[in-house]
Amino acid sequence: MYVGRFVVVGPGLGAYRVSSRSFPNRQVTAREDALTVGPTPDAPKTDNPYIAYNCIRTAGADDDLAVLGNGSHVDPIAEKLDLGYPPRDALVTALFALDYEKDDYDTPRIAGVVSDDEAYIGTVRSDALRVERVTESTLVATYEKADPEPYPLSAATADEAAREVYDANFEHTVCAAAAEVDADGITTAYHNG
Ligand SMILES: NC(=O)c1ncn([C@@H]2O[C@H](COP(=O)(O)O)[C@@H](O)[C@H]2O)c1NC=O
Repeated sequence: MYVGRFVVVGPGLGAYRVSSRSFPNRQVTAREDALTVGPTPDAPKTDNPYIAYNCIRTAGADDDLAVLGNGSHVDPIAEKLDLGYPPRDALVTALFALDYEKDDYDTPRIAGVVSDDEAYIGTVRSDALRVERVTESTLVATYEKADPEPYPLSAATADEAAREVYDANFEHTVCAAAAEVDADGITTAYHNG
């Protein structure tokens, strides 16, 4: 099954995978306070505005929240959290403002916010805006699995989670990233295959 990009979040652990039919030549790279998805050096040139972005950012006044998502909305979600917005409100505000992607597929924007003991998941599609708190590990994808559904992870660490979603049985895997949040802060990891 091809589900496109997907986010998995639960209290303390979140992961994100890029699956892509159209732009497979991409990778995750680490920057200060962010993991970024972008083209590999040998990727064909494109003017598609939706394929390079921060997919994970550290946020919150105490840098104790991780934001995950499939596009440029990750940045305003993180900025609202930095201002003290509750996760639900930061997700609703940014997803509603940017709305679904204006591409050939009306691709949804998906996102999650993870703290050490809570998680929120959200999606904005052409027909809906959904944001909810989840108590168990939950997945939302751009295609086919466009409503949040339970998705248990075996992983306990960011490293394991990035590897686990990279290996998940959905087509066209490209790269993956993850964030673990505990009382000591946030640990991120990525896997480019
Ligand atoms: N976030 C991403 O990595 C991403 N990759 C591709 N897209 C969008 O989704 C469209 C379909 O891409 P694909 O055939 O790879 O699933 C692309 O034309 C692009 O507009 C993306 N936008 C949202 O998921």
